[in-house]
Formats: sequence, C-alpha cells, structure tokens
Amino acid sequence: MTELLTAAQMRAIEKAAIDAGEVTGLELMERAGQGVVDAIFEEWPALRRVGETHRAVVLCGPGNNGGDGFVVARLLKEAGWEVEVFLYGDPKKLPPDAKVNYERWGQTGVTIPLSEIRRSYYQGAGLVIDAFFGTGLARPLPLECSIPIRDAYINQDQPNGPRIVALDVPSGLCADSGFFLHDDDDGRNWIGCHLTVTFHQAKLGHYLERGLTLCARIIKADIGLPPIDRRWVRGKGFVPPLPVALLSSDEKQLAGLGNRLGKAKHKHHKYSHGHALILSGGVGKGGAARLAARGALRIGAGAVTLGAPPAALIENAAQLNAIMLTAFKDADSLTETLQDKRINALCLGPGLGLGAREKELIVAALDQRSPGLDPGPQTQAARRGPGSSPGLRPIVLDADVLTHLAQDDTLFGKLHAKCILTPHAGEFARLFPDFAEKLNAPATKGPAYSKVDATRDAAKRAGCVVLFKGPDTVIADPSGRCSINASVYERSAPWLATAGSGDVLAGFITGLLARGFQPMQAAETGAWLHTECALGFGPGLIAEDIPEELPKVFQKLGV
Ligand SMILES: NC(=O)C1=CN([C@@H]2O[C@H](COP(=O)(O)OP(=O)(O)OC[C@H]3O[C@@H](n4cnc5c(N)ncnc54)[C@H](OP(=O)(O)O)[C@@H]3O)[C@@H](O)[C@H]2O)[C@@H](O)CC1
Ligand SMILES: [K+]
Repeated sequence: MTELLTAAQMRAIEKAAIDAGEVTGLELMERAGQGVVDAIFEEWPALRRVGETHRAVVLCGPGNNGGDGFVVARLLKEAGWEVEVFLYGDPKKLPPDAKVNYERWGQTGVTIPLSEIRRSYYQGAGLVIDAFFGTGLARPLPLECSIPIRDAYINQDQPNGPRIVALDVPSGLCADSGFFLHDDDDGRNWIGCHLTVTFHQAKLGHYLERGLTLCARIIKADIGLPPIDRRWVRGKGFVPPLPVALLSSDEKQLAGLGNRLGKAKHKHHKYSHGHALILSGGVGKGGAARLAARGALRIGAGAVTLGAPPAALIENAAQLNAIMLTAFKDADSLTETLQDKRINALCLGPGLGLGAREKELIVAALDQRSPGLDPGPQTQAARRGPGSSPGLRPIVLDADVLTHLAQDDTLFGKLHAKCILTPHAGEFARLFPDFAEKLNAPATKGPAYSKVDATRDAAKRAGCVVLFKGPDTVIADPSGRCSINASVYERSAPWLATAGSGDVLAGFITGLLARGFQPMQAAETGAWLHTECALGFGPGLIAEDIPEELPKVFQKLGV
C-alpha cells in the first residue's frame, strides 16, 4: 500500500538518513534533479531527440526546491539543451546545498533575477521547470512567482508551447493539505502544470483538494531513501501522526484485497456470509435503500433484507427479488427483528426520512444490544479490531441519518465504535461545523488544516469510523488510522458523481460488514471497489450499474 507523507514526515525521513550517514543532502538533491530529467525524457521522448534545439526555462526559488531546479538546469545543459535560469530571492541567502548547486550551475550558465523575466522568454521553450517552492512553502505564493507560471501556462497553447514540470509540488500548493496558499481572491492562484515529479513518496497534498487538479500527473522519483521505519512511528523521532495510506491499484494491494474478499468463498450456507438489514423510507422513497441493498448483496452479504414501512411494502415487493422484505411499523418492530442474531450489519439513512418515526428507528438501531450476536465470518479478526464491541452490530449511517445526528446531540452521543458515518461535504459541515469551518477557511499558512485533519478529528469526536466523501474520499478511525481513496490520475472516474452513487457505497460497506470486515476495513474496501466499478464501467454510468460491475472487478481480483 502506498503511504502519503506530510512535509514534516518527509523531512524526518531525509534527516534520519543523513544523520545515519547513509546519504548527504547534496546527494539527495542530485538524485532528485536526475530523477526529474529522467521522468521528463520518459514522459516526452521527443524532448530527448539529438540534433534538434531544445530550450528550457528554469524558475528557481529561495529554498532547496530551487536547489533541485539548479541541478535540473545543469543536467539539461549537459544533455545539449539551451537553458535559462531565473531566481526568485537572494542567491547569498540560499540554503547550503542549494547554494552549491547554484554555484555549479554558475560554471556553465547565468542566473537571471526573476524580476527580469518576460513572456518572450517562453517563445520556443519546450520546457518550463517550476522549482520555486516545494514542501517548505509556508506562506502565500508571491505574486512575482505565480505570474511567470501563469504566463507559461498561457503560452502552452502556442504551437510547440512549453510543457510545465513541477518539482515535488506545483509551487503554491500546500504539500500537507492540497490547498493553494493564497491571501486574496484575484484569481492569480489559478496555475498548474503538465507533470509533477515528486521525490521518494507522494505527499498528502497531491491527493487532496486542489492538488487533484493542479498536479496533472504524478511521477515518483526514487532518491534512494529507505521506506518509512515503523519504529519511528512508535515515537522514536518520527513525526506523528501516522502516515496516510493511499488506496491504489498496486499489485500488493490487489493481492491483499483479493485474498480478503475470497476468504468466505468456501462456506456454503448463506448466513455464514452474513445478513444485512437496510432500512428504507416511505412510499415513493425506497429507491436509495434498494440501491444500497443491491450493493450489499452483490458485494457478497449472504442475505439482505430491506425493512420498509408497511405502506411501502407493495412498492418494494414489485422491485425486489433476491432481496428479502420486511415491514417496520415502528421502532419496537425493529427491536424485535433485531432479536434475530443472524442479522449482523445494518444500514440506515438512504432515503430514510427526517421525521420522528425515523429518529426512533435510529435510536433503536444504536441502542440495540445482542450478546449472542454472530460476528460474521472473520470472527477472530472482528474480536481483535478497534471496532470490536461485543453485542453491538456494525451500522452504516448515511444521508438522512446524518441530518438527524447533526440536529440532536443525544443521538450523536449514542454513536459507538462499530458505526460508520459517510458524509459528503455538506453533511460533514452540518455534523462537524467547527472542523468544517477550519477546513473551509482561506488557506494562508502552511501546513494548512486539511481534509485528513478534519476527518481524523471527526472520527475522534464521534468515536467511530468517518468516511468523508469526495473525489478525495478520506477515511479515518478514532485511533488516527487514515486512508484516502482518490478517484484521480490513473483512477479518475468523474462519472461516479451521479445520483444514487453514495447509496450504493453505503450498501457496499454494509455488505462487507455483514461478511465480517471490521469497520475501517469495510469502509476502505467498499470505497476502493466503488471506484473500481466506475472505472470498469466507464462514462455513461448510472448508480444501478455500479453493483452490476462488481462481478467483473472480483474476477480481476481473482475472487
Ligand atoms: N526532503 C527531502 O528529502 C528532499 C528535499 N528536496 C527538495 O527540497 C524541497 C524542500 O526544501 P525547503 O525545505 O528548503 O523548502 P522550499 O519549498 O524550497 O522553500 C523554502 C524556502 O522558501 C521560503 N518561503 C516559504 N514560503 C515563502 C513565501 N510564500 N514567500 C517567500 N519565501 C517563502 C522559506 O523561507 P522562510 O520561511 O524560511 O523564511 C525558504 O527559504 C522539497 O520540496 C524538494 O524539492 C530535494 O532536494 C531532495 C530531498
Ligand atoms: K515546485
């Protein structure tokens, strides 16, 4: 699984390697510059052609990101390029490694103060290197720096216009939060690049908020640093919090998932695959719950029952076959149904309704205790995990239930470790207004409060898993474990933003809970599969298609 780092964590890894004598800062900078040049030639092989004139404009800043820029300038020049280098800041104040590379560059080329740059410099340039700021940006991007990048961006539309390559992060982007650090709204922050080459590991900001659009494409350059040392995480110098996992499609992750999903395959009785109960709204409001139920069934819950108010039974019966149907007049009838210990996962919210009856149903679901409850196929794991509260059923709480929770502190207080909240941005703001306010405040200082921070804080307050939806879905549990399922870059699936898609996701997670997945694992796996289904189906997808795509995804995983 890929781990995403904060700027501080990256610095800690670098420092540990340097302190241990494994590498010097200068060597790291050289490898970073080399990694960038390699990535450029791999991305655009035509730029490597000999016998042609290639020209690059390198924009360097006052820190080590600028130092990387000087290395790139030198290596391109050695490869036969014409290179013009501009520096923002005073060369005398460059940090030591950057200064060495400034001087090395000085042996073959000149460095021009950034104030002298003109648009005409971009004419005929094949490349613009953005080395103004990397992980050290702590304040809004200076206007003097954003204008040249924007000008380069404008010039890209010319025939043979320049490709813009950002070193580590597009300058201005906060590496921890993915926000663009700015101090006003004059639009100058609208810049970007064609390729981002980052070092060692991707940073959180590449997969959050504006990072999703500004980075364009991410290539990781190996600069020979060791992977994260788990001992540091336990307090020996590593910067908490824990690194955030990126749910990706790398081979290790696929193998692990295939394994986990295939586990229950050899059990033959349907109830040994769990029984999910999904509550539906009233007449004409059952579609969302039916989508969730279909998702739960397809993902492998052995049995799925939809619970509807008596008046909505006929409507639901007309639409359901493999999904069972039962009527709930009120909370008492739900409590009675929950005496069935085979029901081992619940989903409340999609289309449920905002009335008093629904509130009572939520109370009944959250209050239920069943000492002999079947914990599902992965019994041992379920007992050990953080969400293991004996006698409590795991519950996915979505949509209307999130509104109820936001309106009623007593209800919120009933949340327990086996709950999973699945808010989108609006629902998150209603549930956790203080965290949302911090998140939505203009980002003027780095590291800015991020969606990861907000989701971790929310999980801690709620005492359960929170899955904060978006193209950058962040999932966290109260212990600080956190992952991102980002539908971007090679996993970009904008067509997933379609009505009912969230209901299917709630159903996926419920089905996995029924199969015995722990809450965090169920949320992560459900979100990952949700995106994979969208990728498999492609544009034109509607919510009904998502569960129907699962068999193909399972086949790919070897389940
Ligand atoms: N870590 C690693 O393993 C490796 C890291 N490497 C590279 O180093 C980069 C990190 O370098 P970095 O820490 O020097 O930070 P960087 O982004 O260059 O900027 C800091 C400078 O900018 C200044 N400054 C900040 N904001 C400002 C503003 N708004 N307006 C004006 N000034 C501002 C700030 O000044 P200060 O705030 O200290 O006054 C400081 O002078 C990293 O992204 C990667 O490219 C590689 O070489 C290989 C290995
Ligand atoms: K940069």
